[in-house]
Amino acid sequence: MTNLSVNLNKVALLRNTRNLGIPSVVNAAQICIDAGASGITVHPRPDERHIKPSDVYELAEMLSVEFNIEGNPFQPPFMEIVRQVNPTQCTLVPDAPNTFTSDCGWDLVRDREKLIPIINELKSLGIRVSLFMDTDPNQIQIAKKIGSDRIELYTEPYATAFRHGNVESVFQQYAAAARQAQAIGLGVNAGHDLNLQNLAKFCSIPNILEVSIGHALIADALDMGLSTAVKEYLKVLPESKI
Ligand SMILES: CC(=O)[C@@H](O)[C@H](O)COP(=O)(O)O
Ligand SMILES: NCC(=O)COP(=O)(O)O
Repeated sequence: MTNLSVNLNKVALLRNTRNLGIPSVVNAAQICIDAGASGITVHPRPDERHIKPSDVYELAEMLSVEFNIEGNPFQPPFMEIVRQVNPTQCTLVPDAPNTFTSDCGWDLVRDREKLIPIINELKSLGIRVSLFMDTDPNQIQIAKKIGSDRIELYTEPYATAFRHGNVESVFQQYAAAARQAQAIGLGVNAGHDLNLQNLAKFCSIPNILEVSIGHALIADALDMGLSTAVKEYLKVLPESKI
């Protein structure tokens, strides 16, 4: 089964607009877990626009499923949080501090040397390492060489092409990237702008291990409730072949 990791950034975003503590990130996580989610994802950004360090620590205390923390390891306090929490997985993302949202994968030709000690430290802590990547085959090759366990394919270009009705050629790029990654021993995750409409096609790519979904799922939850939304996404996900 391709695992669903629910990203709770947008629950925290709404919570932060009043000093009332609602909606609760921890309560939302429990609802997602009770509905069948295999993981929870958070992206504590330096400006704390949504997920705050305190959210990460509170989630770490209660989670009974995989915990995926995303972020740029060169922007404090990301690595400090990770060292304290020791999550299941870290997804390293090359975001600038003030980016509107995550908008590209790593340039490993440029950043490989500075990422190697980070990857080595995370793996020494027993944390699975995933690198947020575009579909470039040369970049994916380097991800393996520098010791990453997985890649997360950045799926916004796929989602945009899907929305515009001309997805096939873009989809084939993702399928080829996944095949290449799997052939060299990288696990393949995926995320960004996945939703109930575009997920089934994307997950027709064999052996996508995990999709992390937040924005669209939380938007769907406003219509149908969080538990139902999680169950609807789970209905779409295929049985993994491995
Ligand atoms: C890395 C990625 O694509 C998303 O997980 C990211 O967390 C989205 O960040 P925002 O929720 O801040 O847009
Ligand atoms: N890594 C992708 C993620 O966690 C959620 O992205 P989105 O569904 O909020 O676009």
